[in-house]
Parts: sequence; structure tokens; C-alpha cells
Amino acid sequence: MYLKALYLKQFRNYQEQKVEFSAPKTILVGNNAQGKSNLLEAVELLSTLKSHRATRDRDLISEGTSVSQINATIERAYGSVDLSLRLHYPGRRTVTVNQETLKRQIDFLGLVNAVQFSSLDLELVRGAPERRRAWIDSLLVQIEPIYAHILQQYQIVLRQRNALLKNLKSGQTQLDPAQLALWDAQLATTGSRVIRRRDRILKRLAPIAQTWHSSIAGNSEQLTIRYAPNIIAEAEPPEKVQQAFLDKIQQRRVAEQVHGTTLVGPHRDEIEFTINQTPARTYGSQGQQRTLVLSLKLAELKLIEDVVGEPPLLLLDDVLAELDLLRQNQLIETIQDHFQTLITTTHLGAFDAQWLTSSQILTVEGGKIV
Ligand SMILES: Nc1ncnc2c1ncn2[C@@H]1O[C@H](COP(=O)(O)OP(=O)(O)OP(=O)(O)O)[C@@H](O)[C@H]1O
Repeated sequence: MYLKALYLKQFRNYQEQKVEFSAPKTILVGNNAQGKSNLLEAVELLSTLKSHRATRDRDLISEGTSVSQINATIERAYGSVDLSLRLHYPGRRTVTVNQETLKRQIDFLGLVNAVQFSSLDLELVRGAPERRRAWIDSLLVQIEPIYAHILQQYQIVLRQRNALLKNLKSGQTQLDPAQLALWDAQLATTGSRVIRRRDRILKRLAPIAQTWHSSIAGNSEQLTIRYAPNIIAEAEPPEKVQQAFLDKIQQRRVAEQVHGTTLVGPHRDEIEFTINQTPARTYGSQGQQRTLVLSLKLAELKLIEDVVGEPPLLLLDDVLAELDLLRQNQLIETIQDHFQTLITTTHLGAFDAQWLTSSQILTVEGGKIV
């Protein structure tokens, strides 16, 4: 797929900006805080309807305004598609495809596929499990847009069940075993769907990432990736997962009531990375952790391409300088002209001369491409 044009209106520090992408690689160069990452964030929003940097639309809309718009034209194998996302504060989002407003936002997902790689991703290995869950969830949304709905259903049940447990703890509500059993069943049903999908995608991603990891680090390093749900060791078959879920809820019944919150379910799951049987999170060297994150990103590119049938976009936010020459070369060799890539940087000095000549270079200054 190829992103031909992007138009931003009152988005972050952009008042109004049109960008035409004229080469498979676009380098956005500029000083700090000029709007380079904001531009990549706009593409991320079109791809997943989420930003990894903002949870509220209010922060995305330019200060002092109440509506923000991101338009894009994307060339897909089946033709050209015009997309538009409007953010309102206050108010809800609206999405349009080829000038037609969609009733369900979920139908917007999957039209732009993108792999995002920023220096923050180095925290993917070292950081809290929440980061890893957010990472796998956003990959799943791109590969199986229906997953956005599945996850949302689980989150609704979880919120309501948490509210009930909190009220029970504070004595505001009397325990009604039938009502709690109903929430338990819904949590197990929706939660099992989340667990099984996360497990399935990681089983597909793991061998690709393993191959990359060995190719960058050498064959002596064996990477394993495993989804570790807190309720059961294996995420198949579905009936077994649901039963294990209910059993675990039973086991943790007293603890849940003491804490007044849900302690069982995919909102507490972990994704384990091990290198030669040693947990990469705690024992991996910085170099190993970097290789691992790069391998994951390269694997994401390949997996999305395999599933979708077209190469996704690659968004590299200030990350090349974080990689040493070997890892940079591995990434560059993989990208070539196959994956359309948008790269932000504060200086062009770090780039290979050949890269610079074959790239479109745009200077970003104070929310404008100059
Ligand atoms: N809602 C908003 N309205 C107006 N300006 C905003 C809004 N949100 C962020 N900004 C501005 O956007 C700028 C940050 O831009 P961005 O995060 O893209 O930086 P960058 O160019 O990628 O720099 P760095 O190299 O530091 O990451 C800041 O000047 C910030 O004040």
C-alpha cells in the first residue's frame, strides 16, 4: 500500500498542512518539538484509531480549537481510497471512506496498515506488561479489525464487574451471588476470546521474530516468545480456556472481594520473551533487548504483509540513531523500496548518502512543512 497524500487540519501543532509523498522513503527533519512525531501520529490514528501518546482526543486537537481533521489518500492493490477522520471536542469522532460517513468506526480499521517503531518501543521488553499487551492489541486490531470490538466488549464487562466489586467492598451493595455469577460468565466468555486471539497471533509472530533475531544476533541466541495468560498455561481449546477462567475466578473469589477489583483475566496477562531460556526483560543486555525489539518490528512487517497481502507502511520515529550500524543496516536492507517508510530525525548526518538521494526530504518547523 502507498500513502499518497495526507492533509492535517487543526491537528496538534498543525493549523493546516498538505503533504504529498513522492518517494517510498520520506525523511522528516527538524528540531525537537516542531511536529515531526505529530505527523506520524496522524498516520497511526488512521491505522488503528488510537495514538500511543494520547488517550484523549482533546490532546490531539489543536489548542484553542474544537475540531481536528486528518485526511489521506491511500493506494491499495484494489484501488485508491480517500479516508477522513474528524475529532471533535466535545463530541464523538466521525470517519469517512470515499466521502461516505461510516456508521461503525470498526469499518475504518484495516484500510491503512502501519508498523510503528519509536525509541519508546525499546521499553517493549523492559517496561511493564501493560506495554506488551498494548503492543499486541494494536497489531491484532490491524490484522483482525473485529478484535477491536472483542477487546471493547471485554473492557466494558471488566469495568462493570470492577464497579460491582468496589461497591461490594465499600458495603454500598449487598452480595447477590446470581448477579456476580452473571458477570463471571460474561468475563470468562469475552476474556477467553481476547486470550485466544493474542495467543494465536503470537504463535504466528514468534517464528518470524526468531528467525530475525538469529540472523541479527547470530545462531547462538535462541529467542522464544510466549503468551502467558494468568488463568491457564495453554490457550486452546476454547471450552478449556473458559472453564479454567471460571475455576480461577472461583479460586480468587475472596481476594477479589478484599481488593474490590477483578484479579483474573487478560488485563493482567504477560507476554514472555526469553533468550536462551533467560528472561530478556530482567537479564537481557541492552544490545539483546534492542535486537529483540528490532526483530519484533521486522516480524510485524512480514506478518501484516502475509495476512493483508500488501506491504504495510513503516513509521520510524527517531529510532535509527538508537540502533548501531549492524542493526541499522539490517533494517535498511529489509525496507529497501518495498515498505513505504516515514522517518523522523533531528539531523540528516546519520543517514547513508545513498538513502538520502533516494528519499524525499521534508523540513518540519513549528507545525509546518517548509
Ligand atoms: N493539541 C496541541 N495543540 C497545539 N500544539 C500541540 C498540541 N499537542 C502538541 N503540540 C505541540 O507539538 C509539538 C511537539 O511536536 P512533536 O511531538 O511532533 O515533536 P517532534 O518534532 O517529533 O520533536 P522530537 O524530536 O522532540 O520528538 C510541541 O511544540 C507541542 O507544544
